[in-house]
Amino acid sequence: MWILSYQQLLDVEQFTASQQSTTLSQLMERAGRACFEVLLRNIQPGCRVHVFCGSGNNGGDGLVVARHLLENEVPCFVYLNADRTHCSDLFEEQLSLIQMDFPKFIMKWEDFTSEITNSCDILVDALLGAGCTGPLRSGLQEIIFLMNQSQGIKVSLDLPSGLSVDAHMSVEGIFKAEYTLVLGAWKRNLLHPEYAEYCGTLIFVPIGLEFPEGLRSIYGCTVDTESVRSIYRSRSNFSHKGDYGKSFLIGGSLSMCGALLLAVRASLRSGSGYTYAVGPDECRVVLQTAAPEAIFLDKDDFEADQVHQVFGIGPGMGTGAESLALLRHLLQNSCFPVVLDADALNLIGQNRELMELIPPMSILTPHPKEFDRLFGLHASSFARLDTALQIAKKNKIIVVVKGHRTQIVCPDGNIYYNLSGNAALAKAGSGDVLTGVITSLMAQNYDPIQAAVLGVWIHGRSAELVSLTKGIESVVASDIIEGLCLVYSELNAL
Ligand SMILES: NC(=O)C1=CN([C@@H]2O[C@H](COP(=O)(O)OP(=O)(O)OC[C@H]3O[C@@H](n4cnc5c(N)ncnc54)[C@H](O)[C@@H]3O)[C@@H](O)[C@H]2O)[C@@H](O)CC1
Ligand SMILES: Nc1ncnc2c1ncn2[C@@H]1O[C@H](COP(=O)(O)OP(=O)(O)O)[C@@H](O)[C@H]1O
Ligand SMILES: [K+]
Repeated sequence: MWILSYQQLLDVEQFTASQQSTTLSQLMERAGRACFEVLLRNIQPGCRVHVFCGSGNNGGDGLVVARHLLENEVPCFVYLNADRTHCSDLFEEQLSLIQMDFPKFIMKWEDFTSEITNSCDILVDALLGAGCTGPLRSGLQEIIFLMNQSQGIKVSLDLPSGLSVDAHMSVEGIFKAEYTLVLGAWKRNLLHPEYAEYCGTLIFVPIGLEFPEGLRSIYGCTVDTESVRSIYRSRSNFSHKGDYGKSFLIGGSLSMCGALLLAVRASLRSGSGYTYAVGPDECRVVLQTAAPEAIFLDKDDFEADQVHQVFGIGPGMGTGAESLALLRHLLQNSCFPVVLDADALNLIGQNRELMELIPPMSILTPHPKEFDRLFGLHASSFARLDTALQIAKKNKIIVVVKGHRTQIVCPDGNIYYNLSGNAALAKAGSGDVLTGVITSLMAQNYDPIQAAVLGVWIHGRSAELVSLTKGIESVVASDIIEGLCLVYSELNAL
């Protein structure tokens, strides 16, 4: 799904209304109703809800939520700005509806005093949404300050008030949501770590928006079950191992056979017809014992003509002279794009001329520290993304900027934000698993962008599924490999 700018959100709203022969008012009813349903599913009986509305359409959504809560006999109070000189038409319309039936539950912002902050069970923030520009004004600082003091559960509609859709901004005084109900389309600032503590858990609420054919966004798009469904290819029962390619994982060293082993085992579980482990002789016994399905190749016996294969290189490889020579050889001679991770990236950071040798459409998978070692220190995830875009375009490569909401940055300027995954992946070895998965997908002839997008999503989804039984802290990289079975079962069933 495209990640939209404010203007695009307005255009999509208009487009949806005309496509569905509906009105913007009915769209607001749909959005507010959908948020109400999410709330109702999650609130305890007797819970008191306090809804804070601004005078724009975000406030209008808040009024729809409040009306439905009151109609369902959930105790609910609505707080409005006493100054209503600048209200949107849709807000006015919603206000007259709620005033008709529930006038005594409507208050002014000033009525929300510090004494009642602690009697709220749930606070719904509908002060400002996508229309927010610049720092907070018009008395919003004061009310948000009090709301942030409350012990109640804090839920924002669409965006935490004070956060813009896409502009970089100061977070001073903005609402600190525990949950954000994201309405109908993703907004870029919700997906970056800098604002994570203000957005809390993101819950996407579909509202049936339709996107015009040919719509593009400079902010890219998200990767979710829907997009994965269109990439994943199921296998024919008449197929054989020769149909699914050979995946070559290169890495390992005396103290880090494990990194190569993880990549190899992940490749085995990701579908390539053959998986080869290319490492030093010291890793042979470990590899052949722990991954008997893989074929071990001593890197000293690695033939020059093996360059006609799909390679993932780097996990546990070390940055010595031999590794450098092997990497240089591969980059110069590989017939296909390669997957570059860990020490392969560190070597490129130390020998910048290697950047120019990387075959087109190769995939680099740096975590933020590797990224900064490669391309210099960056002050924010936004700055890193800008650099990744420039590099991807200039060198015609794919940069996978790893982290929560990994971004897959492509030579055509498109950015894919992955939505799967959780903190179970914040452990050594997770990246090696990802290298194995992506290399295996490339060997199976997924094109490199598809392999990166599908691989990153599968990897994250595996973490989500294994965490359900093992708990986020206990999951280790080997569990992520085992979890691939669950993910493929899901994909097979799509
Ligand atoms: N675009 C869509 O597809 C849909 C949008 N909806 C809702 O509409 C919202 C956007 O509504 P609006 O465009 O009316 O915008 P908002 O409701 O976010 O803001 C409206 C007003 O706030 C004022 N404002 C802006 N920045 C401010 C600041 N820093 N301090 C104080 N006041 C400020 C402006 O004067 C503006 O008129 C979305 O977030 C969503 O909640 C939904 O109703 C349904 C579908
Ligand atoms: N909190 C998190 N949420 C989602 N994914 C995460 C999180 N932390 C780490 N990951 C993912 O786990 C992997 C870690 O890779 P990396 O740091 O290279 O690990 P290693 O080098 O130890 O194998 C990346 O794919 C990253 O996106
Ligand atoms: K809001």
